Amino acid sequence: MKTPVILLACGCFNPATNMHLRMFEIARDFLHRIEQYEVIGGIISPVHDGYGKKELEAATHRLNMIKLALQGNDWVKLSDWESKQETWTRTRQILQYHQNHLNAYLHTSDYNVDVNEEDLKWMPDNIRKRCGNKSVIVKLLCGADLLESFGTPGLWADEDIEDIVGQHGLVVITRSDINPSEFIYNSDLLTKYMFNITIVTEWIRNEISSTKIRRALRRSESVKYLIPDDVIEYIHKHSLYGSKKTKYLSPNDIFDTSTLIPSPSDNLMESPSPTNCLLICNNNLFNRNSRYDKMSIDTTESFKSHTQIPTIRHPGQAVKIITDYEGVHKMLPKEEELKIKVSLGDFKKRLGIKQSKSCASFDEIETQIKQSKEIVSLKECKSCDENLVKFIFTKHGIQVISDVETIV
Ligand SMILES: Nc1ncnc2c1ncn2[C@@H]1O[C@H](COP(=O)(O)OP(=O)(O)OP(=O)(O)O)[C@@H](O)[C@H]1O
Ligand SMILES: NC(=O)c1ccc[n+]([C@@H]2O[C@H](COP(=O)(O)O)[C@@H](O)[C@H]2O)c1
Repeated sequence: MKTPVILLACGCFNPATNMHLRMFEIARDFLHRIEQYEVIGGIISPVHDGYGKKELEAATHRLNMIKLALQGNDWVKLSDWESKQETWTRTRQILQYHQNHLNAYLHTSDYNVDVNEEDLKWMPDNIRKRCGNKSVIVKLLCGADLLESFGTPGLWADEDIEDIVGQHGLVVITRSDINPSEFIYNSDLLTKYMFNITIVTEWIRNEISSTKIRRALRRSESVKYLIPDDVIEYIHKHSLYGSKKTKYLSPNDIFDTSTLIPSPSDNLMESPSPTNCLLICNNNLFNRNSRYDKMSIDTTESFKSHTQIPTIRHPGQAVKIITDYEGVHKMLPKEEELKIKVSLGDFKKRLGIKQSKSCASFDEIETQIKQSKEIVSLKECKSCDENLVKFIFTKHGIQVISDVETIV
């Protein structure tokens, strides 16, 4: 007769990864294959905030992420008991708590009387029907690194280890280059209870760890297919782990060009993959006297600080900028975009200068502009098109195209 077991995984789940979920699947497959146990449920018990591990996110967030990760999982459940305690609780007590409640639930007829339904959400569905009077054992499911931590001086009490492996049992999933069999062999205590320790080899080796996920998020690298999509969305929504949205562009995204670079697969991009294109009318934006090769526009950010470019633009979208009379660089409003193309003659007309009167010099036009209180004017610019400079931000640098030269 197979023994019914519930697999309980303790840990930080900071955040929950696909590998945390895979552990349950791998363990269940193995236990069923050896035909000794029937796995009737799984429990994830995230550690208390008081555990104080570096970069540990608040339990509320970790719990929410586990809930999202478990959507659609019909046999692994979340237990928030541990995280709701006053302080950090030893793993042995966590196993005992769940074991005691399970025993009482299955074998005490009036168990439900004083128990809050919320506190039993970790209980497998229909457990009474499925197990009848059989005893269910809660086993600790862990990776080989947790088993190895048993050997860290002062971390685990011997009586706790003895209780965990003796009363409950361990299911250990291999991880990295840790050899759990050798670790057990080196420990008298573990060797004594090795009948109750099941080592499951993960043949599809997988080095996902929460630490690596946090690192990738911090660096704005993609964590897709390593953690569930809903968890990724949650992390970005709450800006957890110093995450910014992935630096890769999604065609429909409106994004900040200062943090985003185009994905190699972004089909919006044309060679040489411009991320932003600026049409600059008027050389005042950068002093005409300084050579282009002396220009110090090293980042989009520093470029923006010179101008009043709004931060959100679409890839490849042209922005027209002119310098107003005070010398302030401005984005051209849509309706002004057409006007920028007008010739000097058109300008004079717009400013109320008689068509017949020709302006001999730029100074003359300036005087007229001042009088007319036009907001947008062209300074030092005989014909805007003449001085049009196009900046294309590429992943290789900034390409500058003007009427006189093109440099990258
Ligand atoms: N890739 C993996 N292979 C095997 N076991 C794993 C793996 N990732 C996590 N585990 C196990 O999952 C349980 C919970 O782990 P925990 O939340 O501490 O995750 P972690 O990824 O090891 O975290 P961190 O990188 O922050 O130390 C532990 O028993 C751990 O050994
Ligand atoms: N003495 C103990 O019961 C003991 C000691 C160290 C870690 N743990 C548990 O191990 C789990 C994993 O911890 P780490 O992420 O530090 O490896 C946590 O749930 C933690 O509470 C228990």
